[in-house]
Amino acid sequence: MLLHIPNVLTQEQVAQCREILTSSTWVDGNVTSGTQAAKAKNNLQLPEDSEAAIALQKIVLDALSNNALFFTAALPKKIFPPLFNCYTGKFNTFGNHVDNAVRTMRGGGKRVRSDLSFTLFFSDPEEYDGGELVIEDTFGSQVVKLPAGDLVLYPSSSVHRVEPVIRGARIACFTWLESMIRETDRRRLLFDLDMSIMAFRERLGDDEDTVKLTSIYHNLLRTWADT
Ligand SMILES: O=C(O)CCC(=O)C(=O)O
Ligand SMILES: [Fe+2]
Repeated sequence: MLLHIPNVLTQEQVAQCREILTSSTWVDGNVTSGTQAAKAKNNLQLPEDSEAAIALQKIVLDALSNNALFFTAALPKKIFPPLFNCYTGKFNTFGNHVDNAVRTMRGGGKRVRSDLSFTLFFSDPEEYDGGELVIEDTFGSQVVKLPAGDLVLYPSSSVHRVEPVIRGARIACFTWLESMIRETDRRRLLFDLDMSIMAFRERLGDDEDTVKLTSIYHNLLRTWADT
């Protein structure tokens, strides 16, 4: 499942992040890729432990922790500290690749299994040409280019690429997360059930059946969740 989550960051937060991003020093993006991905990757990244990256990570993670749609879709257990990339000039593309299945956090050696990946856009579509994130889904290729502040969540198991940026610069935040629900189909069922319950609640209020359905949702989550 591919999910577009709008307005993860407000326009004020986007502006604040962009100020930090434009005054930072970027390095070759290959510092974080696996062997196959490194061959395809040609972009820039903020050094992972730079002051700028740490300040930006806090803004992004705080915003995600307040986002109900992100929570119900991802049911996150561990989020790898978000990274920041830029495609521009000759550092302008990332060919077809699949993300590493397991990521080890710096220091401490904590591991994150990548169940889901996301890209959170800092540049608006009008600011650059090209730069589409193309995700090979079970239903064919999905082409993603979103407004600044919006996020796309997609399965880490899918082959994906970023098309060459031929004008301007595409700046984004990206990372991987391990979900409390490892199985994609179970996660999808829980997401659909939760969305339906919310729609019922909106229409009918907390009547007896909505309460019953809510208890079924939580009992399924209790049965399946690995916390
Ligand atoms: O820039 C993006 O949208 C995706 C980046 C990516 O796929 C990666 O770094 O593995
Ligand atoms: Fe990737």
